[in-house]
Amino acid sequence: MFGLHALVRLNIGGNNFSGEIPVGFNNLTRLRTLLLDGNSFSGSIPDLSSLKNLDQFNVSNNLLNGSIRKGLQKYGSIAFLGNLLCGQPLGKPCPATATSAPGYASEPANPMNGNEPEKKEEEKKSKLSGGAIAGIVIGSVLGFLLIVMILMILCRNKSSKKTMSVDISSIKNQEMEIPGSKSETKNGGYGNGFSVAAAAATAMAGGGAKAAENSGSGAKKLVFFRNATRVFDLEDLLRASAEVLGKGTFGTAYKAVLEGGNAVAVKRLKDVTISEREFKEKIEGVGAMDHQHLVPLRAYYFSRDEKLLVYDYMPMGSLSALLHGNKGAGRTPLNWDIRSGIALGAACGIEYLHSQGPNVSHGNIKSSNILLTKAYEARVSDFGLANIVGPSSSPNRVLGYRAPEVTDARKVSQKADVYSFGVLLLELLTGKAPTNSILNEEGIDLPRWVQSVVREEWTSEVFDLELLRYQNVEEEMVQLLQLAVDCAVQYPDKRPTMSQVRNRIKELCSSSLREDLNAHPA
Ligand SMILES: Nc1ncnc2c1ncn2[C@@H]1O[C@H](COP(=O)(O)OP(=O)(O)OP(=O)(O)O)[C@@H](O)[C@H]1O
Repeated sequence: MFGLHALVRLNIGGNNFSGEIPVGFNNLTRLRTLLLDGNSFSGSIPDLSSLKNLDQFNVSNNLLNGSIRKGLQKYGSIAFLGNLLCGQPLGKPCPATATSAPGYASEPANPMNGNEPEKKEEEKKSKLSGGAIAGIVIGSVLGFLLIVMILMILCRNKSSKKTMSVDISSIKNQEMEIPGSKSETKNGGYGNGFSVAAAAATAMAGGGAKAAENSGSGAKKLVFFRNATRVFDLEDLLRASAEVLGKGTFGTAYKAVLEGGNAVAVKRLKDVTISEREFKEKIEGVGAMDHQHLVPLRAYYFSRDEKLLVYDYMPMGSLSALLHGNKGAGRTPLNWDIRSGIALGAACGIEYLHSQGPNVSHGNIKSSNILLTKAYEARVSDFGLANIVGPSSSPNRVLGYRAPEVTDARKVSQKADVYSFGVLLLELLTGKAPTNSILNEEGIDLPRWVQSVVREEWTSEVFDLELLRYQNVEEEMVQLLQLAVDCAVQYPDKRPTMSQVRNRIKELCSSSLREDLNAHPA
């Protein structure tokens, strides 16, 4: 057939021809019509550029694929429909590899064998696209691994920052009050025995992780009291740098500096054996206590593994640290005004607690629970915890303050509080820590010691040397000593009430103020 050089019209449409369209059609150079539609021709359409006179061309409804050569596009889309062809005039974009294939843009090397190089190009293309796909996959995997590595390095840096020792001096300069807090701002820089225990800070971070796990469900959150603005959340707390303040009866206390510089004190309770409902009921009672001489409990967190209490951070630390912490050269002498002011503030705080009901008592009054603002105002802390935390531990230092009738730490009374407060007053006046104080191993049974000295009429021997410098207030000092002794009597019924105690301290503070004014008139 390909020898019929004069052939002008060839219509073999609607047959069963199969295989590739032969390039031999190029021999029929006078052909004006070539209709191959409705067959089973497959593969790509060969280059038919030798058919210069071709007016009519149709290959529709075959099994052809690939793109349509530029020279054939003029025959319109009808000529190509019903195939897997792409490109113009079908308006179907070809995959990048197919359209840009050079074989479809240039002439074949051998016109009689025109589709051979195209095939090779096709193979090359498919090999290339396979390589490209592999490249993309490997590239993506490497990219992903790189991102994971960067994230891991960042996380490790962050967590190591959290567990690293904290530069206290830098923190101290940043200390700020939580909005709404009644505590004083800015630290006066008193060295009260803070030790940055990296290990304990790690424990905080570890416990925090557990807490975060629990909160992961979204069920557990910090619960804030009263109208306290939610200025931070558990996540902020866990991100904060933590510093151990000390271990107490109820757990370990930490100072946590939140992003932005606000500091809070966080107490991790141990030995909480009561149910969540009971805990919430009790802690909400504690959170409702509102007095200028109490350390406000701002929030709590309860989960199976972790119970946290969040308090305002008191920048000057505790009375215990102030009295016994720094005996060296840099010590701030504690004059009568400071000591009597602390006694009055603490008495007011405890009296407020007692005014909440006959069964409401503190249960753990001692100098490490009297915290101080920058102006040395007293704030009573740790109230209401005695009946929340289990009885498992009673450090020896508590025993020095405990009334003789108290055998179960949870069964405390207001009269037992008065006894403890009496011991605290003796501590303020003598500068001596009661029995087995951890801060001062030379601790003594203060009430017995004071009574014995007073009995021998060596009253002035009792007082802290720092106080003896203020001779003009000796009378008030003796009155306060007498009040302390009255509070610390053996029989509960003989002890005064907290409001009587508060009134007596108030009176003697006023009289010392009057004496002061008389001695130094304005
Ligand atoms: N809100 C706070 N601000 C500043 N320091 C605090 C705060 N709360 C506690 N501290 C300090 O942290 C340390 C540990 O306190 P914590 O109350 O856990 O134990 P404690 O007072 O020694 O004993 P206890 O648990 O029997 O009361 C103490 O030195 C205490 O003064």
